[in-house]
Amino acid sequence: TNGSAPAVPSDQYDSLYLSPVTVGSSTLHLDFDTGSSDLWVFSSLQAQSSLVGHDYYMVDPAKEKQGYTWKISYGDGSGASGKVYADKVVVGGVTATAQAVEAATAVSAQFTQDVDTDGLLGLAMSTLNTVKPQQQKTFFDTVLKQLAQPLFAVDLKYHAAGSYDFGFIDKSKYTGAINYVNADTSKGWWGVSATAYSIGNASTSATVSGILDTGTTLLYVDTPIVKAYYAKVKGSKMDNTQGGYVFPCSATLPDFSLTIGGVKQIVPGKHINYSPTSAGNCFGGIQTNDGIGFSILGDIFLKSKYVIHEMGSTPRIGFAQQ
Ligand SMILES: O=C(NNC1=NCCC1)c1ccc(Br)cc1
Repeated sequence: TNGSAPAVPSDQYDSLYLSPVTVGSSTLHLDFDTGSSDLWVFSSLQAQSSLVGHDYYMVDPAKEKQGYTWKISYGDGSGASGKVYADKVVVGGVTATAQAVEAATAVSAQFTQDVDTDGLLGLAMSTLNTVKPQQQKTFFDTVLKQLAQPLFAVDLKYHAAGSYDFGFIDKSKYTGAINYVNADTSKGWWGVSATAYSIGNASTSATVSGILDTGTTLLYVDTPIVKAYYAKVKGSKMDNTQGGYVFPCSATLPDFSLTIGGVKQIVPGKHINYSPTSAGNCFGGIQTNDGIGFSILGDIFLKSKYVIHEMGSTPRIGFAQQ
């Protein structure tokens, strides 16, 4: 069975995208995350005070995987932990009858205060799953064999609802050709590399290795590239108080692209104005990766494309223009 679920921006800036998922008998709104591999949910195991505003999973003790625990921390310092249940999970009509559902007992403040997010659904490789004593499969891995094709496609949109397709490629969601490259899954993520970047009409040869990450809001690249980009934005500056590069909201932002598989994957300048700040300027959608040595191609990069994640004998990633 194939299926499709909507991906709805949680706020006016596209901070994250939420998709409805039936977990047991509840419908929760989860952040599908190609940068991690745990399916975890707010749950009845938590203190009531932590559940205010959230939908949550009502655990059934009969479904507990006794002795199993999980604990995850994300690149932005947020995290959660808890116990594990085996229950029915349905995404856009695709059913996993005994999916490992990671029920939270504790969740960091970033998640508790975001009342729209009821948990995450990881779509990276199952080798990154944090469940002990036995690592569990992602939803995608659990349903893989029932899909017509071993793939999911990501269609995030700028300030609009997009979708996640499972098992099929929707020709109505893109134009032109799909450009495929092999994925580097050796670190558990959907890894790609670029041979050049461009700012406006100027192209520079460079090796830019990165991971596709729907769970990260912005586009994080090496510091020299970030500096070169904002050098083209009048009035921009690095503002440590705001935590990154900011600029006058009236600024014209150049397009940015990464050349992947010989094809320029363009991020429109408009998408790089992420949000206004409390200080009266605007916060950039391109920021530094703080020298971690690779880039994080988050939502700012993804929201102009239809991106196919194919787990064939050789994992591949396909890029097409929305
Ligand atoms: O945690 C990561 N992605 N997902 C999410 N972020 C925040 C909530 C979910 C992440 C993954 C790899 C690298 Br490198 C940096 C960050």
